[in-house]
Amino acid sequence: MKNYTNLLDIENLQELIEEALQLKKENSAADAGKGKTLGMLFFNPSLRTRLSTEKAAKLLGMEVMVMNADKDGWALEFEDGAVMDSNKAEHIKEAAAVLSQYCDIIAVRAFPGLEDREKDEAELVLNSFQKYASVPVVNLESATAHPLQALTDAITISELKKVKRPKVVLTWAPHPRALPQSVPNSFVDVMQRADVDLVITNPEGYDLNSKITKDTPVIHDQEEALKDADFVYVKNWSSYEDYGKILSDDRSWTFSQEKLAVTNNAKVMHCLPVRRNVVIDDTVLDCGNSVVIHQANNRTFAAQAVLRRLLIPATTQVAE
Ligand SMILES: NCCC[C@H](NC(=O)CCC(=O)O)C(=O)O
Ligand SMILES: NC(=O)OP(=O)(O)O
Repeated sequence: MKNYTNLLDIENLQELIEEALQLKKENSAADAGKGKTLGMLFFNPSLRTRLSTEKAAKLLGMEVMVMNADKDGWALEFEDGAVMDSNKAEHIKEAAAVLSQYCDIIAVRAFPGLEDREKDEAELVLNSFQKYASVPVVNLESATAHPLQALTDAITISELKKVKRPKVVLTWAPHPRALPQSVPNSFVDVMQRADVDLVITNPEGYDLNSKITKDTPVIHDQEEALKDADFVYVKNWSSYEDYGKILSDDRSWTFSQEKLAVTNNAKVMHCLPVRRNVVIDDTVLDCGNSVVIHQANNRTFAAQAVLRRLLIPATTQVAE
């Protein structure tokens, strides 16, 4: 594996899931990362990604440097040929080249602006790091994808499923703020590669990018979609069609005990952070069906498996 910027970087999903579960079982430090440094740059807040990736790196024996790039670093210019006479002090060309000398892997979180779809889809921040860094780049949630979260989700479902091919429902839920489509995009992406029956349910106007959903059924009647679900993944996202807009605050889409009742006693998933009693009711989050904490724990092992793949030369990797 050369980079981990989206799910296409995974050649064999099942193999990587098993590798992560093995790392979870071993609960021990490998030495793949000894003498190596992970540099993490955050242009947006994080709790899980920041700490689980740091923990994963340390379990592999790596040193870790973390920077709140939006607050502590110089404002970065990403445009080629820019005349830098505004407030941006440093070009990504220098920044990425310098970081590549300090770090063996660079990991970046950069959310979308949610104003200009084309601009967000160009993934300027992530792609510029990849273009100008000479070391592997890891996506810690970008404008359109959250592949570490998606790998975690695939690991969690693979661990907890009781039937060979479970029914997995991704359901939209209301939220007071406009949120990215990154998490649902990557969840759909990874589930399409897993042994599951995936159904997406969202109100009209909230269909995700059809290039991502492809032939996955999108049902606008939530209750209909939830019937017999083995796993329900709850998540808000802003409109893709009317890009970045909140079109609905319909609280009838909040995931409640009544909704859970139509499923096949489903496990309830969410990437966190979750707005209680808006996205998912207390009664669901606090009941035995919720696996959100278990899910968050798996972030460490997903990150560990990915970092390990990036550290070990391709010739010694079984899957590559
Ligand atoms: N990394 C996990 C989710 C991050 C982000 N959620 C948020 O920004 C929630 C913020 C709030 O609830 O105010 C998202 O949906 O992509
Ligand atoms: N799920 C997730 O990525 O959480 P953070 O935004 O806290 O990193």
